Amino acid sequence: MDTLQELLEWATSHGVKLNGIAPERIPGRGIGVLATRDIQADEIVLDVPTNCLRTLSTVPKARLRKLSETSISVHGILAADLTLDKSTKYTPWDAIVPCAADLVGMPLTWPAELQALLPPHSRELLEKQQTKFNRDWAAVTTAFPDLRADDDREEYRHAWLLVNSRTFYYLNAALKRRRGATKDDHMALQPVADLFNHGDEGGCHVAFGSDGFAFRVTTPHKKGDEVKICYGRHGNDFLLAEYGFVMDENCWDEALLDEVVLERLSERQRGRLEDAGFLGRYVLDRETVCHRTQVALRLLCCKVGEWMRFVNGNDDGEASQTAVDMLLLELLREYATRVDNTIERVQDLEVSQQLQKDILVERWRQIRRLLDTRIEGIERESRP
Ligand SMILES: C[S@@+](CC[C@H](N)C(=O)[O-])C[C@H]1O[C@@H](n2cnc3c(N)ncnc32)[C@H](O)[C@@H]1O
Repeated sequence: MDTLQELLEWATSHGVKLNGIAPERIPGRGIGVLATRDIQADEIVLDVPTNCLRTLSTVPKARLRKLSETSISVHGILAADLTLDKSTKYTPWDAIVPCAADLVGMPLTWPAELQALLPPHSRELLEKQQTKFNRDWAAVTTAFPDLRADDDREEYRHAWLLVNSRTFYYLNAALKRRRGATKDDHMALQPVADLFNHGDEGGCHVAFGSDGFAFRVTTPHKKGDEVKICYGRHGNDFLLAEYGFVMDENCWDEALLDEVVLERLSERQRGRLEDAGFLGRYVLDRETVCHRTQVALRLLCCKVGEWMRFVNGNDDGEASQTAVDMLLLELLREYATRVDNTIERVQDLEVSQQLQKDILVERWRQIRRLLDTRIEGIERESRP
C-alpha cells in the first residue's frame, strides 16, 4: 500500500477526520493537501484529536526525566524523542516525513561558505538556530552519552529540523508545569495536519481547543486546489531560514537595509538613533521603506533640531523629504549592485549543492526586485 494511504488509515483509526481533502505529492513542495471536491468557505476540513498529537506528554517518562535534568528546550526534547524512539507506534508517520535529501533547502544543513552569503535577516535567524541547536545537542549527549558519533548528530539535526518546520502552537498541563517554558516551547507535532503547505494569505483557520485542532477553510476551494495554511506573516528571509523555501508571490516579503544605512552613520549618529530607539531594523517592503528608515536617513539630511522635531512628531518631515528620497535612491542602487555581486559569488561557489545555490540565488533575486520596485518608484515620483 502507498505510504500516504497507510498514514491516512493509521490517522483515521486514531480519530483524525478528513473532510474533502487528501494529501498528495506536489512537485517542488513535497507533500501537500488537495481538495478532493469543491469546498465551501467555513467548512471544517480536518479534525485532529488531542490523543493523536506528539507532545511533551507523549515522551516516555524515563526519557523525559533524563532530558529534563539538562537545559534542553522543548524543541530539543521532541527532536530527541523522534531520534530515540524505536517503537512502531508512529511508523506510518515516520514513512512520509521528509528524508535528509528533502531538507537540503534548510540553511542549517548548508556549508558555512554558503551560509555566509545569506541575506542578513536569514543569517541572523540561522545564528540563533545554530546556538539553540548546539545547546540542545550538548544536552542530549549529556543525558545520553552513547549518542556522540557524527552520524548521531546528523540524525538528531534531521529530527530537530523536522520539529522546527512542522509543529503547531499547543498548551497543556505538562507545558504549564515546565519551569521557564516560553511561548516558543508550546509545540506539538500533528500527523496529517503537518502536511499543509504554507500560503501567505487565506487558506485555513486553525483553532485549538481541549479536544484537539480543527482546520476550517476561510475561502471556497475548487476540487483539485491546494488547501494551505498560513504559518505566519513571514517574509522570505524568515521562510528560508526556518522552513527552507521561498515564494515568488509573498505579500509579506521585505528586505533589511541595515547594511547600507548603518555604514553611512557616524558613531555619534548611531548613538543618537540608539537613544531614540531607532537604531537598526530598516525595512523595505513591497511598497516602501519603514518609518525607522525615514528617521535614520533624515539624521543624515537634516540639522539635529529638525530631526528631533520629526522624531517627536512635531515636524511632518515634508521639508526634508526630497533629500531623504534622493539619499534612499542612492542607497538602494548601491545595495542593488551588492546584491548582483552576491549572486555571482553564490553561483561561483563550488562547495554546495546546486539546489541550495538555486534557492539562495532566487532569494537574492527577490530582494533585487524589491529594490528595483522602490528605485523605479522614487525615479518616477521625482520626475518634474
Ligand atoms: C509543515 S511541512 C508541510 C508538508 C511538507 N511539504 C512535506 O512534504 O512534508 C513544511 C515544509 O513544507 C515545505 N513547504 C511548505 N509550504 C511551501 C510552499 N509554499 N512552497 C514550497 N515548499 C513549501 C517546506 O519544505 C517546509 O519546510
